[in-house]
Amino acid sequence: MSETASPAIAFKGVHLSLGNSRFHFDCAFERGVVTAVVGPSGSGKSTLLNLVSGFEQPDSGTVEIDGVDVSRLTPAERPVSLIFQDNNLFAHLDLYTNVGLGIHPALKLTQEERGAISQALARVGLQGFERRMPASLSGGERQRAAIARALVRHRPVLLLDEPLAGLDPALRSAMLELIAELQAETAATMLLITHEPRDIKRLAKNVVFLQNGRVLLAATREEFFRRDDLEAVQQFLGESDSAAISP
Ligand SMILES: Nc1ncnc2c1ncn2[C@@H]1O[C@H](COP(=O)(O)OP(=O)(O)OP(=O)(O)O)[C@@H](O)[C@H]1O
Repeated sequence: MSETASPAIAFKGVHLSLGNSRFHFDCAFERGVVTAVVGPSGSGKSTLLNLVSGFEQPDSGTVEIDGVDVSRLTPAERPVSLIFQDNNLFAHLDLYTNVGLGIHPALKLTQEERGAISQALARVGLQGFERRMPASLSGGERQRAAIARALVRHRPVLLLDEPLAGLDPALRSAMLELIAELQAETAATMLLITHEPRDIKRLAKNVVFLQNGRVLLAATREEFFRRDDLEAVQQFLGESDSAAISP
C-alpha cells in the first residue's frame, strides 16, 4: 500500500476485547481510494469498521481520521457515513425524509439542502421517489437510497459493510458501477467489506485481509491476488470463486 501520503484512517496499537474475541489493529488506510476489507467469517471485519464509525471504542490505542484522534468521539461526531447490507432506512419514513436525515437530524433544511435531496435521489436513479416508502422499493432501490443519503452528507469517509450482499447479479453489477462512479466524483476514502474477489477487482485499490482479529496482509490489489502462497488468502479466493459459480 502507498505509504507516501498521510493516511485518511490510522489504527495505532488498537486493542479491543468483545466477549471471547480479541482484536489488535495497527494499520492505515489510504486517502481517497477504496480499500477492500476481507477475511474469514468472524475475523473482525465489522468490528474494524465499527471502530472507525464509533460503534466500538478501543480498550487501548487510538483511531485517527485525518490525523485527529477520534477514539472517544460518538458516531455522530465522526466524519463518517455508513452503508450496511440492509436496514439502512427508517421503514416508517419516506425517501425524502430518510435522505434528509443524513443532512440534519431534525430536518431543519435550507432551500438548497431540500434541492440537494432530490438531486441525490436523481443521481442514484431514483428521481421522483421522494414520497415512496422503503417497503415499496426493491432491495437494489433501497441500497441506492442509502447511497443518496451518504451523498448528501459529504463525509470524507464512507464505510460499506457488505452493501451488495443479497442483490441479484444484475443489481450487484449496477451498484458496483454506481459506487465506483461516486468514488471517482467525491474522492471519498471508502472501506468495503466483501466476500467477492470480483468486487475487489472492480473497485478496490488496496486490500486488507484479516484473520483472528488481526491484519494478516495489507497489500495493493495486484499484490493481494499474487499472495496465494498464504493459505488463508488461497482459501478466500477458492471458496469465493466456487460460491460465485454455484447456483
Ligand atoms: N459485542 C460483541 N460481544 C461479543 N462478541 C462479539 C461482539 N461483537 C463481535 N463479537 C465477536 O467478534 C468476532 C468478530 O466479529 P465480526 O462481526 O467483526 O466478524 P466479521 O469478520 O465481520 O464476520 P462476518 O464475515 O461473519 O460478518 C466474532 O466471533 C463475533 O462473535
